[in-house]
Amino acid sequence: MSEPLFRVKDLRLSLPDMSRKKLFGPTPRIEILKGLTFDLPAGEIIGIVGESGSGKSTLGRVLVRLLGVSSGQVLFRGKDISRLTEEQVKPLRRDLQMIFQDPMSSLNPRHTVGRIVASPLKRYGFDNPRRRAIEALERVGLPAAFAARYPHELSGGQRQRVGIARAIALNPSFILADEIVSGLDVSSQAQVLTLLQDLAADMNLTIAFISHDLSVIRTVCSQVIVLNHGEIVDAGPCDQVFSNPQSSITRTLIDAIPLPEIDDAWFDSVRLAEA
Ligand SMILES: Nc1ncnc2c1ncn2[C@@H]1O[C@H](COP(=O)(O)OP(=O)(O)OP(=O)(O)O)[C@@H](O)[C@H]1O
Repeated sequence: MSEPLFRVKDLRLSLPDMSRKKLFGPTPRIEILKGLTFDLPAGEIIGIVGESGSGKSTLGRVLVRLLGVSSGQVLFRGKDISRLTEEQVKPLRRDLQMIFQDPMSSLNPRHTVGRIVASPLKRYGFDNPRRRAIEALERVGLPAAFAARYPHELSGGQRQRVGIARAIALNPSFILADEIVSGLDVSSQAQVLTLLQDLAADMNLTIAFISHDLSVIRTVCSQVIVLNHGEIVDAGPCDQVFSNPQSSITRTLIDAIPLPEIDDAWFDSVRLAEA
């Protein structure tokens, strides 16, 4: 097996707890990530799941180096990136991309889709940013003509594709996708999830896919990490974790997965079986 893209060792992170800020003296700190150790294999989609407040987004921000750590190591391609200065992180920024939950607030409403996708390409000095932007739009299933549209003219699913196009145009090796389908209807969700799987396979992309919804994780991810109060309570290949969860937290999340929709066809099949 190839070297994992990320190796995380005993990662701890505490932040000032603003709810307990004092008038004098240091603000007490709250430990948010409590000694996480895991690998992210290259070219796979790894789910990070857990209840609200379990630390999923904080962990994601550490991986894309928006946050440092208090202790431990975050090895990216074998190099510890957890304590780099902002200047030292700069060369990594293109390689570590992020897709946001709410594309309406992450896409500039006054810019065309073409400009939104082309601007980071220009910033990173790519040749032919406009051509590359159009190629990226086509890669996510949006026709070239969409380059002239504005975000408000698109559906939620199309906007999320623009966010994906903006990230993949930079040819990154890692994408953090934080709750990116939770605002979409079921059919747009399915399309975006299929797209992510195709991209991961075609571009050898590693994607950390954060969701509070295990049914979505099960659809799209090969591996899963289950967080609870800043600790890993289950981790491994999805089918293994789903069929043999080690933690009662995971079992509760699995039990919360809704059954497949019972529709008219289901009732018809029951009626036929009973006849
Ligand atoms: N900057 C911060 N300062 C202090 N506490 C924070 C900070 N950021 C997050 N937290 C706390 O850390 C915990 C984990 O937050 P985080 O957003 O990572 O959880 P999450 O699993 O992504 O939750 P959600 O599903 O609701 O987005 C929460 O209790 C949150 O209040």
